[in-house]
Amino acid sequence: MAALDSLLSRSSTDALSDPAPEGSVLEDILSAAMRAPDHGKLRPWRYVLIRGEARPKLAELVVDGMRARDPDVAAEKIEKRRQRFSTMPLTIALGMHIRPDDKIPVIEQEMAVAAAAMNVLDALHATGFGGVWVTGDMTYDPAVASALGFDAPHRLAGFLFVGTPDPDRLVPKRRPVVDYVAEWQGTPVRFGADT
Ligand SMILES: Cc1cc2nc3c(=O)[nH]c(=O)nc-3n(C[C@H](O)[C@H](O)[C@H](O)COP(=O)(O)O)c2cc1C
Repeated sequence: MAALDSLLSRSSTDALSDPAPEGSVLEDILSAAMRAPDHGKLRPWRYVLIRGEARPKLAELVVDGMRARDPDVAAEKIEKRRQRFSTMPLTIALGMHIRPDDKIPVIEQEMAVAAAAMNVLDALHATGFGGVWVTGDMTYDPAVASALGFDAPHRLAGFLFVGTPDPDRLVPKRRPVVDYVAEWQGTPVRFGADT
């Protein structure tokens, strides 16, 4: 697929089945992160691969956190979350190695992590795979982050669920970008998206 066609056709999905990328294909996909804009060359992105037998271990950590936050959490909610983390072909935990005292502001470090994650999502699509970036309470649960290797000041930016997308899934249409663009001619702009 031509590069621009690929960028213009990506969409997120959690309707994912086996196979997930592996080996040199996965390495290529993750290498797209190394092309992200990155003020100060801090390379704050980190990726933890959770697959195979490791999946139920992460699922248990995630649901332990749900129960700790809300002892009355509904059993169905627990089971849904457990199933999701146990069955995704591949989960990539998005880590952020944050340097709070660096001259590069933390928000710029976080934006570099986000830019790199976007590159990974685009590379997944370009290679025939798919995914979705999710956060949720588990992303901000220090016990989950610590178990994955991220103690403060390092943190999680979320999880990418990864696999082969359902070819019959509905892909939502996008608004035209013209609604999000304005030409500045000396006075404050207004956007079609906001009217
Ligand atoms: C930082 C971040 C966190 C997100 N967290 C969630 C989430 O927890 N659950 C969810 O359903 N979508 C979440 N999303 C949105 C999806 O990743 C996705 O963008 C959305 O479903 C729209 O699909 P699209 O990427 O095809 O536009 C998040 C997106 C970002 C950038």
